[in-house]
Amino acid sequence: MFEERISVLHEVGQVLLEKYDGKFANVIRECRASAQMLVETVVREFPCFRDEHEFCGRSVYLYKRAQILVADIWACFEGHGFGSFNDIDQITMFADYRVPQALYHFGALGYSPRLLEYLRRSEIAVQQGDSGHTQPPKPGLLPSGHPWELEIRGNSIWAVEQICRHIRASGHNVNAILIDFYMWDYAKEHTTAMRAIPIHLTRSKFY
Ligand SMILES: Nc1nc2c(c(CN[C@H]3C=C[C@H](O)[C@@H]3O)cn2[C@@H]2O[C@H](COP(=O)(O)O)[C@@H](O)[C@H]2O)c(=O)[nH]1
Repeated sequence: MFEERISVLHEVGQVLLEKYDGKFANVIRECRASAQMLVETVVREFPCFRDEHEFCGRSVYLYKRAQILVADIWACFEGHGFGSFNDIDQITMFADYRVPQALYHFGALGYSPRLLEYLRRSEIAVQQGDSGHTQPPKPGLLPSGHPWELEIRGNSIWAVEQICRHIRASGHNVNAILIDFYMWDYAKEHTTAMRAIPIHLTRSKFY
């Protein structure tokens, strides 16, 4: 994906130079402390962030990279200065591949036997250098935008929303970003325990 990544960098640089005096800080300023507006602006102005797909005849918008971008700014600036957003809780988790694995580990996400079997066989197929793009997918890489990939990502968002609701109901303040960061760090720190849980393998510029 080297060429694709280079073109993403060029696109971002070009938009910043043409519209924002070469500084992302100007994009943040324009959004007046709204995380939602920053996600919308990034997706509108930088086409490579348009993580948009068709699912069962409907458009779905996952915006993983736009949301992790806003979340990282919020976290790095500890909610102050450029990281001050009055609606940060509107951001949903950044749906990619590692957090679903942790959600599965904690029992917050379940996979059908058919999907589980497919993911297990895919890991072996990819290790052996096989990849498939047929319908239904041959064990291997799950194509970006495939309904199964969208189901895993979409259900991860919903699972994290449910976790937030449960935690809030017990009187604690939390948001999807904090749950995502926790899950991602947990999965990274427990790679041995996680090895038994199959992960979906997708080549995508949206992760
Ligand atoms: N959903 C979700 N995806 C996450 C992260 C992070 C790291 N976040 C930490 C950073 C500061 C905070 O303290 C977070 O703990 C990376 N990734 C994704 O993995 C991929 C590989 O990335 P890398 O290993 O960096 O190269 C890439 O698609 C990247 O976007 C996360 O937290 N959630």
